[in-house]
Amino acid sequence: MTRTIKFTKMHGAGNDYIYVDTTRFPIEHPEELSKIWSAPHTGIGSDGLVLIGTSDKADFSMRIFNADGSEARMCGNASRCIGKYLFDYGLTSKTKIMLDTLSGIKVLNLHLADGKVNSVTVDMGIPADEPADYDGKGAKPMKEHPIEVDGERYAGTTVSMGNPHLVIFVNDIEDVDLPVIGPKLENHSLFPERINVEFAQILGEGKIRMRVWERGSGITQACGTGACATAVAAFLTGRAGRDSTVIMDGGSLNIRWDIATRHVLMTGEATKVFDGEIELID
Ligand SMILES: N[C@H](CCC[C@H](N)C(=O)O)C(=O)O
Repeated sequence: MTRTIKFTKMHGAGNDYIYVDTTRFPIEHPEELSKIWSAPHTGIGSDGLVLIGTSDKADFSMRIFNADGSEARMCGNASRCIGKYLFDYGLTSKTKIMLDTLSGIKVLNLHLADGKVNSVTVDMGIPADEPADYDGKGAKPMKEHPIEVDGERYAGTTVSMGNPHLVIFVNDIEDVDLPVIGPKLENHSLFPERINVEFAQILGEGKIRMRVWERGSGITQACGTGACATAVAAFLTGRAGRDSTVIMDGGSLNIRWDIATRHVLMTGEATKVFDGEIELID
C-alpha cells in the first residue's frame, strides 16, 4: 500500500531533522526511514528523523533517529523545534510543555514573538559522567580520559546529557581535522556504545567555539546536548563559569548550569524550513 506522509523540515542552529506527527502519520520502521530520508541526494536530506507522539506521562513524546538509523535518547535542538512545531501548528496552546524522551521528561519553555515561537529554553536536567547510566538523580564528578588515536594523545571529558559526549578542549580549533578524527573517536574501544565528539576552544569570557562529530550522523552544524556537555565540561575544568555561549558552525546556544537545581538550561532558536510530503510503500 502506498501512503503519503506529511513532514516538516526544521532546524535548530543548522542541526536539521525531518519531523513527523505520528498521531496523524504512524511510522512503523523509523530506523530504516531515517536512513533513506536523511540521504542528501536520494532522500529529503537531514541529520535524522524525529517522531512526535503522545505520552501518558507528559504532554507529548519525542523519538530521535540519527542519519544511520540508530536511535538516540535525547536531542537538544530537536526538543526546541518540537516546541515550535506543537505551538505554531496549534497542537497546544501551552507555552510550558512536558516532553517525554528516552532520557526522561524535559520541560520546554517557549518564547514567542508575533504569536509564534522564535526561541525555546529547555531544562536539560542534571548532567552525569558515565555515558550510559544517566538516571537524573544526581551529578557525579566527571572523568577526564586520556585517549590515544594514531599516536596522538587527547584529554577528553565525558559528560552524559542523556546521551554520551566526549569534550576535548584545544588551543586552536582550526587545527582539528574533524572528518578524520571524529569517526575514530566515535568508535574508540573506550566507548562501546559509541560517543558524540565535541572539539572546543575558549574564545574569551563565557564564549566557547565548538565543532561536533555526532554519533550516527557525522559532522552536523550544531548539537544541543553537545553544547550543554561542552559548557559543563568547561565549568568543571575551570575554563568557564556557569553561563556560556557555545558558538557552533550553524549558530549559537546559551547554556546556563543552574547552581541551585544543578539543572542545565539551554536556550536557542528553532526554525521551520518547509512542509513537504513523501510517498511511503508499506
Ligand atoms: N543533535 C542532537 C543530538 C543527537 C544525538 C545523537 N547523535 C546520539 O546521541 O546518538 C542534539 O541537538 O542534542
